[in-house]
Amino acid sequence: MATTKTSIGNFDFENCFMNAAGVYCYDRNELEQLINSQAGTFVTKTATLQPRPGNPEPRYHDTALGSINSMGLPNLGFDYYLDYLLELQKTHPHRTFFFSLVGMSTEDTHALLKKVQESDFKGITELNLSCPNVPGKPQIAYDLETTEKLLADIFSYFKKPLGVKLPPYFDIVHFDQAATVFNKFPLTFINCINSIGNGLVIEDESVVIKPKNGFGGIGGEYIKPTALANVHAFYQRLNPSIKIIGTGGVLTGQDAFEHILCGASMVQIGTTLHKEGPVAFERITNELKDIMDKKGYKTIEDFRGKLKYL
Ligand SMILES: O=C1NC(=O)NC(C(=O)O)N1
Repeated sequence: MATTKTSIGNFDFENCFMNAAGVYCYDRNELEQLINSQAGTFVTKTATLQPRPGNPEPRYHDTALGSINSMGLPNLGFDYYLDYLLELQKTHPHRTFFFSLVGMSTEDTHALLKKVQESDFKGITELNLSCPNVPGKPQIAYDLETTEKLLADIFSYFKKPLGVKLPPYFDIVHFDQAATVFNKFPLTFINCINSIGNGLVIEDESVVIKPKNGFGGIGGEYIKPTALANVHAFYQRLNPSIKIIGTGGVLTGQDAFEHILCGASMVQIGTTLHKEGPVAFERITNELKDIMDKKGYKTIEDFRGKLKYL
């Protein structure tokens, strides 16, 4: 029977599936459900220095092919998630979890990461450089000069495992330029992709979410081709020491197989988890194992990154 074990940095995980930040990870109740599911680990809702109520509702809408959201980084604040993560280090000492965070300013981002550095947190930090839904705030990683400066400053003091959550890029030259920046830093991983920003979903004659007159991040089946392209483009360009987490459009074991074929070492599930709940992890894991068994792959390393060209 195939195994879907994986590793990121110096950490091993029993399963290569986890939630995408923002989905099923707002509070202890949701995070506990992920701990008790087949997911190999979890990432928290992106935490900011202070709690945030987020954007006005309705701000999330499922569609037949996926989802649109403009949540606006609602979260219970950095201290809430750090306290819980430190508690889990005592109750679940053999498990490693991810802590998603971002500041509402560069100064806040440094303040957050300095708190993590000085804390007893032993897991992995995911810096969200790609939220498309805070009015007036750009997706940081679309500005590669700012991103390089930010990472250079961060790595002058941050010595714990760190990865970045990236927006989708759509231009080969941008893949080249972004990979050149990321290869300069001891990143543990990059996570491709966040939702495709500022899409518009219409039902009858109206938008379906309130913030930004209906503009929001798109997830689900719509985005798999873009997600796979970003995973593979960075797999082709990054130092092998920088692992890739694949996020976007994962509904089935086949979708996960394709993310791993493109180079992903971990696969995050967002919209499907929102629609189906944590049982999705068991279904998708079994579907992937069936595919691996049929193809004679024992571990994900047997096919990771081995996408065939014509
Ligand atoms: O990075 C994010 N991506 C999203 O699609 N939505 C959330 C949010 O709006 O909080 N953040």
